[in-house]
Amino acid sequence: MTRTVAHAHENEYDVVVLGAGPVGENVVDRVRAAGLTAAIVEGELIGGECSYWACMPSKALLRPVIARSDARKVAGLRESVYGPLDALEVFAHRDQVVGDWQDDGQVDWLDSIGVRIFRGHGRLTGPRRVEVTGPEGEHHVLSARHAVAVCTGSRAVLPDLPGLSGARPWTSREATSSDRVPGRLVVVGGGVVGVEMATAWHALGSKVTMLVRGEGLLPRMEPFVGEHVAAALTARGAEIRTGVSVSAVVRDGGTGPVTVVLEGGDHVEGDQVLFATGRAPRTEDIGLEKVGLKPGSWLDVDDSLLVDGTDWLYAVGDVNHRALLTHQGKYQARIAGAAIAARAKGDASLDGASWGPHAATADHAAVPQVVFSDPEAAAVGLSLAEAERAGHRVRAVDLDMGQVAGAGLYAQGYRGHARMVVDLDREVVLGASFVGPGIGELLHSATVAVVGEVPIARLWHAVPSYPTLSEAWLRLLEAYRG
Ligand SMILES: Cc1cc2nc3c(=O)[nH]c(=O)nc-3n(C[C@H](O)[C@H](O)[C@H](O)COP(=O)(O)OP(=O)(O)OC[C@H]3O[C@@H](n4cnc5c(N)ncnc54)[C@H](O)[C@@H]3O)c2cc1C
Ligand SMILES: NC(=O)c1ccc[n+]([C@@H]2O[C@H](COP(=O)([O-])OP(=O)(O)OC[C@H]3O[C@@H](n4cnc5c(N)ncnc54)[C@H](O)[C@@H]3O)[C@@H](O)[C@H]2O)c1
Repeated sequence: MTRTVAHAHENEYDVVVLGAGPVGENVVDRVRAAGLTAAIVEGELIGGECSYWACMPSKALLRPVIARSDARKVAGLRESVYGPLDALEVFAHRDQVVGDWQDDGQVDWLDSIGVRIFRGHGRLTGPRRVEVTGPEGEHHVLSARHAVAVCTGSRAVLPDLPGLSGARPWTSREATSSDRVPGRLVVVGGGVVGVEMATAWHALGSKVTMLVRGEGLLPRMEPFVGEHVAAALTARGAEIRTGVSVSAVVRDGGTGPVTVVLEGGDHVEGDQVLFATGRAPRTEDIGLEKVGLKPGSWLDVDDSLLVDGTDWLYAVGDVNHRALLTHQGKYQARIAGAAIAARAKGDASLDGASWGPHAATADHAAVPQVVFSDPEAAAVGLSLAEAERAGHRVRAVDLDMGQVAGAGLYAQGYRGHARMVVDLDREVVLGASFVGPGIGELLHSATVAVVGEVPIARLWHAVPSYPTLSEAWLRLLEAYRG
C-alpha cells in the first residue's frame, strides 16, 4: 500500500546529484574529494544504464563472440573452437558481470566516500532545490548550497509506428538482459546498438535480419568501417537490408511471431524485433519547468557543464547530448566536479581555458569510441568528411591493415583498414579510424596523438614495437611522408 502522508525533511548539502549512473557517481566522487558534502538521488539501480542494461552486459555477451572469432583465425587453434557458444554459460557470466542486477557493491562504495543516497524519483522544485519521492511515497526535500547536477542519462527511443507498442519489441534493455535466444531476430537500426546486438545474438544462435534506413552500418564513422563490419556479418549469415523504412509492426495478441512491415509493402517475419533507433534524454519529469527549462529536452551546457543561463545547474553525461558514451560522460564528471569545487571557493580559482582543468574540451576535438563488433571498429577525432566540413585543409592517409606484420600474426588472412586524417597546415593528426580484429586496444594511441596535437615530425620518433598491430602507425606515417 502506498503511504499517502508525506514526511518532508529538509536536507542541505553542498552538491545534490540527480541520477547515480556512472556519470553521477563520478560527480559525487570528485566533489567529495574536493571536500564538499554531497547527496545522490537514484530511482532505479546505483550504477545506471551502463552497469545493468548497456555497456557491461553487452560487452559480457560480446566477449566470447570476439574471442572465438579471433581463435578461429589462428592455425592450430581454430579446430578446437568450432562448436557453438554455450548460451547458458554466456548468460550466467553476463548475470555475474551485472551483479544479478543488484547494486549492493555500488552502495557500499558511496557509503565509503560519505555520500548520502536517496532512493526515489527526483525533481527540481526551484533553484538549488530537489524533491525526492521514495518507493513508499515518502518525500525528502534537498537543498544544495552550491550546485545541482542533473545526470539522469538517456533512454531508448521507439518510433511512433502502428502496432509497435502491442508487439512487445526489444529495446537495448531487453537485448542486453534476455536469457532466451530468439530463433529469428529482426534488428531495426544500423547504429552502434544495432550492430553490437546483431553481432551478439547472431553468434548466440539467432537468424538475424538488420533493417537499416540509411546506406550502411555505423554511419557516424568513416564509410569503410561500416562496410567491413557489414561484409563480415553478411559472410557469417546475417542479412542486412539497407535503404528500408519500417512502416508498421504486427504481433497478434502480443504473442507468436512478429511481422515487420516495410514501406512499399514488403515485410520481414521474426520471433523478436529489436528497435535500436537512438536515445532520448530522461528529462521529461524532473521539474525543468520549475527552473525555466523545457521538459523532455537535452540540456545545453558550456564547457564547464553548466546549463546555459544558470549559475548553479549542471548537466553531465548523456543528458547533455555532447557524447553518449560512458568514458566521455565520466570525463565530463571530472571536469564538472572540479568546476563546482572551484566556483564554491570563489570564481577566482576557475580556469575556463581550453584544455584546462575546468573545460571539457575533448568533447569537441577527441571523442574516442570502440564498437565491439566482429571485426572491431574504433575512431577518435574527426573523420575526413567532418574535417572537410569544418574547413580544415586535410589529407587522409589509408592503410590496408593486412600489410602490417603484427596483423598477419594476430589473425591469418587479417582483414582491416586504418585511416589517419592530417591537418596539412599544422601537420597534426585530427582523427583516426580503424576496423579489424583486435584494433580496439589500438585506439588510445590515436587519442593521445589527437589530444596532444603531436606534430607528425615528432610522431615519427614514436616507434611501435615489432610485430604488433601498432605498426599501423609506422605504415601510416611512411605513407604520409612518401
Ligand atoms: C546497449 C548499449 C551499450 C552501450 N555500450 C557502451 C560502451 O560499451 N561504452 C560506452 O562508453 N558507452 C556505451 N553505451 C552508452 C552508455 O550506456 C551511456 O553513455 C552511459 O550509461 C551514460 O551514463 P549516464 O550516467 O549519463 O546515464 P545513465 O547510465 O543512463 O544513468 C542515469 C541514472 O539516472 C537515474 N535517473 C534518471 N532520472 C532520474 C530521476 N528523476 N530521479 C532519480 N534517478 C533518476 C536512472 O535510473 C539511471 O540510473 C551503451 C549504451 C547502450 C544502450
Ligand atoms: N561501444 C559503444 O561505445 C556503444 C555501444 C552501444 C551504444 N553506444 C552509445 O549509445 C548511443 C545509442 O546507440 P543507438 O545505436 O541506439 O543510436 P545511434 O544513434 O547510434 O543509431 C541509431 C540508428 O537508428 C536509425 N534510426 C532512427 N530511427 C529509425 C527508424 N524509425 N527506422 C530505422 N532506423 C532508424 C538512425 O538512422 C541511426 O543510424 C550511441 O550514441 C552510442 O554512442 C555506445
